Amino acid sequence: MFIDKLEQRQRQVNSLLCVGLDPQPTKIEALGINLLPWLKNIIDATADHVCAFKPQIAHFSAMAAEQPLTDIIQYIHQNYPDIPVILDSKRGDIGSTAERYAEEAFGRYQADALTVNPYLGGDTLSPYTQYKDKGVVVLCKTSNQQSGQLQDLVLQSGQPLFLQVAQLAAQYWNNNQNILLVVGATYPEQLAAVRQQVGDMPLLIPGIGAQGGDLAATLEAGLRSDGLGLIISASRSVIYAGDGTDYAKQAEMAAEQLKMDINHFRTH
Ligand SMILES: O=C(O)c1cc(=O)[nH]c(=O)n1[C@@H]1O[C@H](COP(=O)(O)O)[C@@H](O)[C@H]1O
Repeated sequence: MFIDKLEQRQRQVNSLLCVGLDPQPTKIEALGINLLPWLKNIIDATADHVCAFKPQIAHFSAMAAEQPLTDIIQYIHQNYPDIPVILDSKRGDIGSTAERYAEEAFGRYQADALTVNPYLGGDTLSPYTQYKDKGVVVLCKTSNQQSGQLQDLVLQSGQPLFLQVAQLAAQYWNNNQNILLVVGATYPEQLAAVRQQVGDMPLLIPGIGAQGGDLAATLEAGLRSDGLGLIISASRSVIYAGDGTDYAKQAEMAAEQLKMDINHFRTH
């Protein structure tokens, strides 16, 4: 089970930090290194501090780097078998196509979890959730500036659309107990409302670091009483912490610092 694997890892290394793998070709070329060795160096440098890695699929497919994506997921499984991999693909399509997206994430890439867009409704999520041992991370309240244009719309029931997503996820879509939700660190108030709606469901929180999310407010709003329940994800602020030959060391230091900052607010 994905959630068991995740929480075991979180306890084992006392970390809620997830490092996002968003390779930008210009930055990597400037270091004079190829993509795969760069990824391995970043992973080796940060692994001790993370509960998960989250490769973002567009950052690979845009440069026709599907093979390095396959290889790096395999590398993580082989060298760090306790660290789950969340493939950030934000898929969303009718059932017959969703089945192929599920095969892409779980078969082709061997990911432990993927991100999906719930806009098409519950029947389009079951092709993913039927993989009982995998995680399905559903977009609920995204971190971007204008996420409220649709997600905050107030429905006839009086509740905003993102909370309807949270309610559906908790009460109707989660038959296999393998759903998680995405809530941006840039919206702590909404995070508190989601936490109230979904009980103990784990939440993936992007938006710390480059997007300026508030770490203290995020933990205050979303942490479960057992000190878990959140996956705090950062990409650029960790993997591009340095732009010189010591880039891996800089990434390691940024990951360790962020892990410690998170733990500071977990215990205070
Ligand atoms: O699903 C996601 O991971 C995601 C959801 C969201 O609401 N906001 C968001 O930024 N993300 C992803 O999280 C990563 C954030 O990257 P940084 O801003 O560099 O930490 C990117 O890969 C985004 O695609």
